[in-house]
Amino acid sequence: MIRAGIIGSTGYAGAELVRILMGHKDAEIVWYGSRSYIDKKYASVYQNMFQIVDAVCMDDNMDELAAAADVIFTATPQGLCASLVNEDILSKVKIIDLSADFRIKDVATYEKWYGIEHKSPEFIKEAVYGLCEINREDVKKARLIANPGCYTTCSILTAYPLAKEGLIDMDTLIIDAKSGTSGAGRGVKVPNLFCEVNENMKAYGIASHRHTPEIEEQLGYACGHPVVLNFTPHLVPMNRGILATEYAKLTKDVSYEDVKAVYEKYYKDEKFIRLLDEGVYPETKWVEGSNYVDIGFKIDERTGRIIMIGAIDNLVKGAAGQAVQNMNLAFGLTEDTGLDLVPMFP
Ligand SMILES: NC(=O)C1=CN([C@@H]2O[C@H](COP(=O)(O)OP(=O)(O)OC[C@H]3O[C@@H](n4cnc5c(N)ncnc54)[C@H](OP(=O)(O)O)[C@@H]3O)[C@@H](O)[C@H]2O)C=CC1
Ligand SMILES: CC(=O)N[C@@H](CCC(=O)OP(=O)(O)O)C(=O)O
Repeated sequence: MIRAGIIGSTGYAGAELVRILMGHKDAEIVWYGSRSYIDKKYASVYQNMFQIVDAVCMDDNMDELAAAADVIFTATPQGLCASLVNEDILSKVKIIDLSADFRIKDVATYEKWYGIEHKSPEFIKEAVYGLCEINREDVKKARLIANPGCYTTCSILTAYPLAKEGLIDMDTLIIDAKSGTSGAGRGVKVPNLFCEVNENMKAYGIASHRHTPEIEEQLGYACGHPVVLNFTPHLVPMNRGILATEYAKLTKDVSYEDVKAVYEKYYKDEKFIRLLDEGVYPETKWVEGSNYVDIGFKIDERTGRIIMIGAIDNLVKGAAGQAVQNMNLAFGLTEDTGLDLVPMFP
């Protein structure tokens, strides 16, 4: 049995980790970490866990936690994981960080886009970017896993095969993405209040969202040269879900079947990636509550562009589900253990 500790178990990503790990046959949660609810019953913070979770929330004593757990998930604000990691901790326990602290390899880029000083840059090189479908073999050996961001997971996986095969002109790539409000976390923020979000839609982080360098870096590795792109996120009035619509010029005259063959080359054996049939385009409802990534595309003959569309649940494949997928790989379990989550509808 893998003993899991969650720092930030009371946030939305942490709560989703709790939900998924409760159904995992080879893992048990031994530490419900919190900053604001220490000694309070976890189920009093999330009443959906009434009579399911009996534990109380605990502080983030890393030494005690590292002794009690085999894996620590950090589902905490940017900068916290980097301030906790050290060689002693990593020699005892694996860390799966849901924040961005170890995703970006260039520390100056991280510090510029996040506006904070990185507290343990010496571990950035070692950290594995935990996009399982792409970095599976490295994740299996990792001590420190950087779980990708929600927009980034969706955006990268949707374009990856075409970037890798040189089928799209990366200089023309534009990503337009929408997220449900849970993507912003449980903390109280005015832009996320009901009256601000309901019956409303807004772009934010225009030309400045911190997921931009993460997407650029990973797609750069795929195509073999630096990538600069436009990424525009939008907040939409729903709880969960991300839809990314991506536009790029094709580099060759290709048919639907040619492009489909490229997607299949990379994804046909991927359990969590569903390539939709021709003429069918992803909807967030079709992946809600699940670890799936749905992908569809259309070639626009008139403009010479391809339009790629991807959908995920931000809290599952975009956070907790992917973190558990990473844990499974890192501990030699079957990759989908505990992740047989059937999408809910409506
Ligand atoms: N929400 C999403 O869809 C996604 C989130 N992420 C990332 O996951 C992380 C958590 O996000 P999310 O769950 O949305 O955020 P929330 O605001 O919902 O939760 C934050 C959590 O971190 C804890 N926390 C806050 N400050 C500290 C601190 N100084 N020390 C220890 N714990 C602290 C909070 O504890 P308490 O409440 O007890 O004070 C809470 O449990 C972030 O890095 C986020 O970027 C990644 C992908 C998707
Ligand atoms: C709707 C919303 O606010 N979403 C968050 C992204 C959540 C996420 O994945 O963030 P991390 O990269 O920090 O893990 C945002 O735009 O900041």
